[in-house]
Amino acid sequence: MKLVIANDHAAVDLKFAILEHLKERGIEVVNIGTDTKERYQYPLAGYRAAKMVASGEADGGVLICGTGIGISLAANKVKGIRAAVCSEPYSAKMAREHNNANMIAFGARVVGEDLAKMIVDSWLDAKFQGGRHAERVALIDEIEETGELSCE
Ligand SMILES: O=C(CO)[C@H](O)[C@H](O)[C@H](O)COP(=O)(O)O
Repeated sequence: MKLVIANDHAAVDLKFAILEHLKERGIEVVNIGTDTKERYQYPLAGYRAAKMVASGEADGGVLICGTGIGISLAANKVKGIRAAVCSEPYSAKMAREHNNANMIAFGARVVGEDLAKMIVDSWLDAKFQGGRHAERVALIDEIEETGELSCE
């Protein structure tokens, strides 16, 4: 498995901690985003990471900014991306099982290092359940494709 990890200036330390954690799990990780604490525009990091996931260059992605919100909003503008902001492990598990989230996001100013690792692990270890959830994800895809919902 190959993941991409991206961050802004608010999340450099947590990015490196998660990067190390993923490597310890034997996962190949491409580090994009910034490695310094100079102000960095999170949409750049979110967009670049999302493009890698959407193109298949990476199997999934981890997004970290101050809150996880801005970077996920940017990523979700890329077609095919379902980035979920999660501040605890249960939502991270559901994000994969029910929403087939291909990117997980969280805030370095919201969660600590241990909780962030649990969030990432819960998302990675979960599997999309398909069935009724696939129907719902297909509706999201339809909105993305057409800007509308035909069943409306
Ligand atoms: O949390 C974020 C966006 O949702 C980002 O980390 C921003 O950087 C955050 O808005 C804080 O910005 P600041 O320039 O560090 O004050």
